[in-house]
Amino acid sequence: MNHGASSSHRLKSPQSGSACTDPTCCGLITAHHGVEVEVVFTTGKRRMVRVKRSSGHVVGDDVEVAGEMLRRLPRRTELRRRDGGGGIHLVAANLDVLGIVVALNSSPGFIDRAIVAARVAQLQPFVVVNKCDLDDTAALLADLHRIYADSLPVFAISAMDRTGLAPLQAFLNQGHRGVFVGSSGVGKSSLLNALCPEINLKVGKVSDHNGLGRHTTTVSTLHPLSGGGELVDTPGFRDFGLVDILAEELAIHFPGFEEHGEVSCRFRNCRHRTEPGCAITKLVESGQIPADRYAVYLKLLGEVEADQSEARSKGWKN
Ligand SMILES: Nc1nc2c(ncn2[C@@H]2O[C@H](COP(=O)(O)OP(=O)(O)OP(=O)(O)O)[C@@H](O)[C@H]2O)c(=O)[nH]1
Ligand SMILES: [Zn+2]
Repeated sequence: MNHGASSSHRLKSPQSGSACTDPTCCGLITAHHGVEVEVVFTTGKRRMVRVKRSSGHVVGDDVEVAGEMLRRLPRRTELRRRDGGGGIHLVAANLDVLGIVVALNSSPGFIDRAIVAARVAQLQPFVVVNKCDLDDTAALLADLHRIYADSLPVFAISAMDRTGLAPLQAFLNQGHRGVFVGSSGVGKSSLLNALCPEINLKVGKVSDHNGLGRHTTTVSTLHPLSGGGELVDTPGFRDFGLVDILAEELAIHFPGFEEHGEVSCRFRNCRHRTEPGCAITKLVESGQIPADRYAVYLKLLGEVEADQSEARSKGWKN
């Protein structure tokens, strides 16, 4: 199994406002192995640099290297997730796009949560509907098109049959650095294999006691795509609690509500629930916002509020 970035990896110069102009010391972290990271320099050379586990460096970080010292340059974006125990993890730095992979067995509500998380982190979300070789996927695809196609790109593919990949590749080749998120078994590894054949990730290996399958990757790695753009492969990134979002801001990120972002509710901090003079609930009443989408919004709002109050009570930084 090869988790190293391919030898053809040529890096863009750090884009994060670095003052560094020396290509022999400027680089990008392309793999994280826990106690050491791989840095690929602007010259194309690469080397491993030892780091403390708590150093905070992640794949996608632009760095300056002097001996064994790493100086991290400012980040354009950070994608963070909160795990079930309340810990906050940085998934990767300087990502541009978040690919939300879904298939027939995906959990409801997942797509909306991921879209909101991406937008809060200033990443462009897109949806990848996998397993389109299965007949039943057609209905799911039609549904997702109806709900999301006006808000973000929706790609229909079969990672297994390698069909539908060209539009997705063209999108990623625009120079986007992305990562895929999705429930267990939707086909994230299969998709990465289809897009970067040199990775050869193990697919569908059932190794945990739940029989749900477990990602066999142990390090985070940045993989360049032959036509441009990069994909981060990171273990265990299947779902995430929302971080960095206020309940009052949810509606402006919620898919399908964006176009109503200008509507003025009576109260500036309106959560669009039962407040008087709420413009969103009026749009629901008149049918301009579908009732089922409003129901999903309310459910997500409840999650954000619960998260916020739990974070407050435990003293987590939100
Ligand atoms: N029919 C069909 N099956 C697929 C497709 N893509 C993946 N699969 C199958 O779905 C199962 C799960 O695929 P993986 O790629 O391991 O899924 P994953 O999302 O990486 O799963 P985790 O590692 O558990 O998060 C495997 O048995 C694959 O062969 C597809 O396009 N069509
Ligand atoms: Zn309102």
